[in-house]
Amino acid sequence: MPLVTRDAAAIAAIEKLRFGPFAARSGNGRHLVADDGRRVIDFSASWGAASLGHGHPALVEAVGRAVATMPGASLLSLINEPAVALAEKLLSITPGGGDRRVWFGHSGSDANETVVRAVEAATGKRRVIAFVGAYHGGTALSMSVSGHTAQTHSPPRAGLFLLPYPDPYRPHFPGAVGEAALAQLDYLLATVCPPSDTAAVIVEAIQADGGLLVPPPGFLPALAERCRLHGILLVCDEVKVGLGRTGLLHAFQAESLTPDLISFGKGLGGGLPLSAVVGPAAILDHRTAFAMQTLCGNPVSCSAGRAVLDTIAAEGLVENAAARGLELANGLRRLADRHEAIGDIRGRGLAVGVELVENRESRAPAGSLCQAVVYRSWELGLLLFYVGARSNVLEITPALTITTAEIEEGLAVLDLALQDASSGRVDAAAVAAYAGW
Ligand SMILES: Cc1ncc(COP(=O)(O)O)c(/C=N/[C@@H]2CCCCNC2=O)c1O
Repeated sequence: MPLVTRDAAAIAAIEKLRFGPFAARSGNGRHLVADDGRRVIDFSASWGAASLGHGHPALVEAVGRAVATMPGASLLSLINEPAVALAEKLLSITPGGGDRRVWFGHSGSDANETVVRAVEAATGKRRVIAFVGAYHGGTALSMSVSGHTAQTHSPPRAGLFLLPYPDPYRPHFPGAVGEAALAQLDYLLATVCPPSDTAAVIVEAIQADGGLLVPPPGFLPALAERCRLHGILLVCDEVKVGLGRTGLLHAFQAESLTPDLISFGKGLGGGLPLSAVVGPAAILDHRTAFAMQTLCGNPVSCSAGRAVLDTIAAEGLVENAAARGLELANGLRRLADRHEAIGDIRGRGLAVGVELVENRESRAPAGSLCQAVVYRSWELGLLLFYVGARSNVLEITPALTITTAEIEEGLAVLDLALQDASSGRVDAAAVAAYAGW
């Protein structure tokens, strides 16, 4: 029986974000073998989590060794060296002064949940500022400080204020997008969100699920400066765009700022469940037994994380992301010469968004076309998904190990998918069967 059929009968719909009958039997490098045996180039890396691709030898060896020796399965009450070594590594590669600590979890959601709980508990402040369009997680608290349009089923938490994230392609308000957002922040801080009761601002250096939005130069440093002036902690959510993906080790390094706390996830584990928070001891040591999950800091996931960081360094994957990202952007611009539906190409390194529009003057979002492109791409041998407040932004976040040839391979398939989708040669009813987001 096909995997798609078995999935429908066994897996809960509440955890499905499906764009088509996409099912894989195996993976190797940057390719997947679909359930029907087809070879598919993976431009998603499972929403950026498979940072080393599939089956990287370094990961296989590290995880195999760790699971065979297992110094326990939890850091909560038994110290293990892989967790301590990974924490030491994370402290050494993240900017920040003073006495700092590392918390380990399993997902970007629990990392951001822990950040919010810890900054509020340690400072005694009750308010948090985040941005419309941000996806900080799928757990109750991480969701409640998110601003993604796909999460309106869950109300925001008390004390949350959402600002517009600067989107140069779609300005929300008159004037320069960065200044408009900062003016709204100033107004909030001067009125209903007093700094004396505001624990943190949480922000992505590139807003990923909101549509790979890249803020204008100067916005993030200006935001950081306001946080500093007002004594508000600055949290950078690096879960999707961190750890080399943008062609820098940290996405926030594109501008001169040093966050107070940083959350990591997805690519940190290379496909294994692993997240981390790096921040001041004053916050992360404020008490014991505060943010615990049994498998936090388990040696297998932490060994995977160490192998990921070591491989990123040993194979020059930050530099590869920068170089391949330029090739990807140039290739997409060539596609834009042939496809009017491509309204905007943006991002950094291997964190790239392609916004599809009905026409370039109106910039009306082309959500249906985007869904059809993703569906057709799979049929033709390319896996990618879409994001954005209007579900019209193709997200390209391949493994950091991707090669020039594989970039070209994926772009060639995307070209055909755009042609077919734009010409109405995709079965609309088949696409409509998948809700996407
Ligand atoms: C910037 C950022 N921060 C935190 C998260 C939550 O990470 P987890 O899904 O590992 O809990 C995410 C997760 N993003 C979603 C995961 C659900 C499917 C949609 N695509 C994503 O990348 C994220 O992008």
